[in-house]
Amino acid sequence: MTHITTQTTSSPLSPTTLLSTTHSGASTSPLVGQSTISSHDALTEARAKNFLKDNIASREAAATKTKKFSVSNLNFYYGQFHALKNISMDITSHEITAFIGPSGCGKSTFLKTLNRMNDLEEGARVEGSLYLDGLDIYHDINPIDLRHRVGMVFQQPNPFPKSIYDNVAFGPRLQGITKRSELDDIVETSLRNASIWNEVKDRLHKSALGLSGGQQQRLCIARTLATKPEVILMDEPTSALDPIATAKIEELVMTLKDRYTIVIVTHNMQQAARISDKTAFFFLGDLIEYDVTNIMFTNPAHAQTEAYITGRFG
Ligand SMILES: Nc1ncnc2c1ncn2[C@@H]1O[C@H](COP(=O)(O)OP(=O)(O)OP(=O)(O)O)[C@@H](O)[C@H]1O
Repeated sequence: MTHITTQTTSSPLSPTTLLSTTHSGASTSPLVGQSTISSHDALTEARAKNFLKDNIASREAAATKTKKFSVSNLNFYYGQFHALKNISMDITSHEITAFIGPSGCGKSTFLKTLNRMNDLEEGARVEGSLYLDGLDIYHDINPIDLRHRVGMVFQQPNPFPKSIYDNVAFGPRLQGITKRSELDDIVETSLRNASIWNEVKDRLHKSALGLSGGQQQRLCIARTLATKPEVILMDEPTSALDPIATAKIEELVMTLKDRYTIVIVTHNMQQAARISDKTAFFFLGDLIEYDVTNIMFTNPAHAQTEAYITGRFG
């Protein structure tokens, strides 16, 4: 596993190739080994070197930021099945961390260990340590408090069959808030922060099920924000949405990272490249590589990562 603090900059791709690499990681014109370098190529080469330097600087800066989660030697089993193998990684506050990898490699399992959503799975067993702000989530925090601090948004928008208002007020009411003016404030602020207030402000007491898929997903994000979490886990939150609704969620997620720590599972490489600060690549339960996203997508340290991000498997 390549850790952020230990990866070297040696690369299967040249700096020039890095600049000619698309966001999906697909190299459009590999120039490695070219014998004549034109002034245009030299300029490109110089820009690429600066690009790499900037991203290495961002990796070093990241190392000094606050850790939100600290995970060491985490193993997760569903009965006899070893779903996560010796995972160690830190997740940084106020960043977007993307989990990528082929189907069945353990991304969702790992995401759900971060708020103990897996606890109820039959035969589930966890070994190793998982800390949130220095507190052991299996010993120092009760699961209900943990899930208030670490909220979750799922792949399929799942509003309750209630009004828009009641969906957002649901969590705060469970937390004991009953005063109407206080609930009104929370509902409005949460809907505003989820970038959907203007679309629903005149129909707050209508059913949430009448919203479009993209609006329902933003409502679900508002419902999560209403319980004032510190972390938002997102399990493929746009996979059921069209490109326009996806773009709105991506834009929203990027605005949320100032206030929240965000971890997102995605099968969409362009999405990971566009919105995340760091990316972790999983394969068959192993964490193969974890790095600053720009570096991972332009200069992966592992052949498996490169093959995956360039669409050669998975
Ligand atoms: N409740 C369960 N009981 C037994 N095995 C499970 C359970 N949930 C997941 N698994 C297995 O654990 C492995 C990891 O699954 P997980 O859902 O974490 O993968 P993933 O990378 O998120 O996949 P996808 O991208 O398809 O959602 C898979 O082999 C899966 O079949």
